[in-house]
This record gives sequence, structure tokens and C-alpha cells, in this order.
Amino acid sequence: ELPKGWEKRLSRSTGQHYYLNIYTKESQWDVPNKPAQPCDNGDSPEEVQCSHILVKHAESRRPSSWREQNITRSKEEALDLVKSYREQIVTGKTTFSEIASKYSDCSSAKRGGDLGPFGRGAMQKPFEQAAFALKVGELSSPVHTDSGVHIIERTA
Ligand SMILES: N=C(N)NCCC[C@H](NC(=O)[C@@H]1CCC/C1=C\[C@H](COP(=O)(O)O)NC(=O)[C@@H](N)Cc1ccccc1)C(N)=O
Repeated sequence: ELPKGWEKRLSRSTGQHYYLNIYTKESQWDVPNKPAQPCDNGDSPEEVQCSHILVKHAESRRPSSWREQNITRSKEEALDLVKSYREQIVTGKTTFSEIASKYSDCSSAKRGGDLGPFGRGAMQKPFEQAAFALKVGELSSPVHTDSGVHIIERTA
């Protein structure tokens, strides 16, 4: 079967089959390879690459961002926002990078939420745990850190 998020589609113009990732909207002709499975001895990958959407709130360690000088929304409001963004992404209403670029309270918003590759020890623990548990192409549930509430997508 295909890795999570990937679907087999028929191209009307060429009559060929292609593959579409319903989360990232990527499409490709060849069969998507299986995400890097943790090796048999249960290790998780050394490094992952993720994009994230961060919604800060009044209790964030730094309640300010490029979007908003002084962030006053409550933690509950931030969680509701993050859930609605996640819903819009999984239903295909919009793309992850579209939402990240417009609404993420992290400077990575300028890169569609891309954080680049990172190993263990770089990010706050709750973020790291969630990121390393994702398969490539998968979206996390809302993750709380001292920075605020995140949705994480593993891209590599
Ligand atoms: N690539 C790294 N190693 N960069 C250092 C990460 C430090 C790390 N950050 C976090 O754990 C959270 C989760 C992801 C983003 C983030 C927080 C904050 C926003 O929250 P705030 O600090 O205002 O509370 N964004 C950042 O750090 C950005 N430089 C991330 C970034 C942006 C653009 C390109 C690459 C990375 C930490 N240990 O605090």
C-alpha cells in the first residue's frame, strides 16, 4: 500500500497513473517510496525535516511575532485556531505552506513554515517528540511548547 497521504490518480491528459499527496499537494509519476521506517532495532531517524505552524498566546514565552507586536489571545483561542488550520489542510481547502506563510507566529513563516533538518536536542522536547514520531508527509496533532501551539508536518 502507499505511504500515508499518498493516493494513486489517473492523468486525464496522458492516461497514465500518477501519485498525489493529499496533505502536501505534491504529485509525482513514480510510486512514492515508503517513508524512512525506523530501523528494526527500534531506532528513530537521526534527523528529520519539518515545517510547522505556530500560534502564540498570552502565556507564550515570547508573546510577540512578525505578525503581531503584542499577542494577547488565550491558550484556548490559539488551540482552536490551530485545530481549524489543521482541518482546512486535511480537507484540502488550503495548503500547509499557505497557512504557515499567513498565520504562523514563527519567522519560518517566510519559508512556508520550513524549519530545515534538525536532530534531537535542537527543539523543545514536546516538539521534538512529536516531530520524530511522524512519518514523512504526516501532520501532527496540536503540540504545546513554551512558544505556543504548533501543527507539525514532517517533510523529510
Ligand atoms: N533550527 C534550529 N535549531 N533553530 C533554533 C530552534 C530553537 C528551538 N525552537 C523550538 O523548539 C520551537 C519549535 C520550532 C520553532 C520554535 C520556536 C521559535 C518561535 O518561538 P519563540 O522562540 O519566539 O518562542 N522559532 C525558532 O526557534 C526559529 N528560529 C525556528 C526557525 C526559523 C526559521 C528557520 C529555521 C528555524 C528551541 N529550543 O527553543
